[in-house]
Amino acid sequence: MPHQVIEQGDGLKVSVLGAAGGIGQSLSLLLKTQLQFLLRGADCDSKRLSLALFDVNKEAIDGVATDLSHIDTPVEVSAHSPQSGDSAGIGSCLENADVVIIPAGMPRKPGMTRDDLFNINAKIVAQLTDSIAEHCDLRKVFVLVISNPVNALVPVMHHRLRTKHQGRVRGTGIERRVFGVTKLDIVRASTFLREVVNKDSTNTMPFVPVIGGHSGETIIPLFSQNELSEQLTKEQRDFLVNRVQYGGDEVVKAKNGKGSATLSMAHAAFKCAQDFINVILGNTKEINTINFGSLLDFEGRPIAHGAEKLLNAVDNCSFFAVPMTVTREGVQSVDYTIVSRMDAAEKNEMLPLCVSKLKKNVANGETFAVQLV
Ligand SMILES: NC(=O)C1=CN([C@@H]2O[C@H](COP(=O)(O)OP(=O)(O)OC[C@H]3O[C@@H](n4cnc5c(N)ncnc54)[C@H](O)[C@@H]3O)[C@@H](O)[C@H]2O)C=CC1
Ligand SMILES: O=C([O-])CC(=O)C(=O)O
Repeated sequence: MPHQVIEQGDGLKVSVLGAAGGIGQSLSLLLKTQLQFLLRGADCDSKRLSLALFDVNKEAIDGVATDLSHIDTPVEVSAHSPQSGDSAGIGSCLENADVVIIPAGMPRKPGMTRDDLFNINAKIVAQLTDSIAEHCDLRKVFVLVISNPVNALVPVMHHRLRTKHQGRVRGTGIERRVFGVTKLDIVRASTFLREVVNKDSTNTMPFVPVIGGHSGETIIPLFSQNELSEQLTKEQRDFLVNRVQYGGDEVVKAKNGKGSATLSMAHAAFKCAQDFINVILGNTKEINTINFGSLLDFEGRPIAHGAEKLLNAVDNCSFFAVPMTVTREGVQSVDYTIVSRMDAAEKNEMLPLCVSKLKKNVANGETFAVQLV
């Protein structure tokens, strides 16, 4: 495993691409109000915190950034758009970023699947990938992709970095720091489980790992891993699995043409980003987190400890959301034992279905990335 020591900088910069949208605005609000609470000890006074907001909609992003900048926290806010010229374009948004979060792209309308978003959002993500390759320090940045379909767009980014930008990415280990955000599935699984069992007896939220991908049957909520699910009947358990797998549709339907999940997603993305920020700030040496990422590095070797065994268990599906240990350098190990801890239905029914669908999504992403110049 290549090892590089990344020096801690004198500040923390988070860049949000697509920050004027439904998720982007709510997420930026959470970052603006909460970032300083992640500082510890001497860092509280010495570290500079900045939030760089980019969107293709200049008017909207200027308004959002000005509005946020009035909030009484020490987080500096800047607005960036293609129309703002080089001094406030995407380059200055991404320059020296520690974390780049991407909610740029079209959301679903009723009747659409996430795959229907692929053509338009893949072009957006490919374009943003080029900007990241050009402007970010690829030896340190973490990239978190929210835009849908996550299952295919993370492979698009991975493939484009590996092929179009091979000169820049070589030796940086960036592939160990590019992830799709599937945290909302975990947030939903906990919420929905608590609604069914013991709701009134505790305020503690149950934790349910969710692995696989982020769309329908590629989402595998592992209720077997939470002891509360012993209280569930088979019907209740099947209902919960389906509700997590199609939680996105529930919101799309309720919003009735006005988009998909934004507030719950912003919450989930903030929770996800917070883990990475804790590692970047040195509050902890490593985090245990579940993200959608590549199991192979740019040379085609298993990306981290445990990846080879996981690849064997998932029919060589090269991208998978799985519990992983991440340090400042990126993913260090993936927990392949999660598969052996599944119960019979999860392992024999849900996993094969997930893997066959996920492999098609990944292949779509890679085919698109090959065709796009
Ligand atoms: N990973 C997940 O769990 C979830 C993912 N999503 C996805 O997140 C994406 C965003 O959703 P919303 O915020 O609701 O959409 P939205 O339409 O409210 O916001 C999208 C923003 O992206 C901007 N944008 C478009 N092209 C851009 C580009 N090339 N560069 C920068 N900005 C660009 C738009 O101007 C807009 O402000 C959708 O693809 C949606 O499906 C939504 C919920 C959950
Ligand atoms: O369903 C959608 O289109 C948005 C999404 O990914 C989710 O809410 O999980």
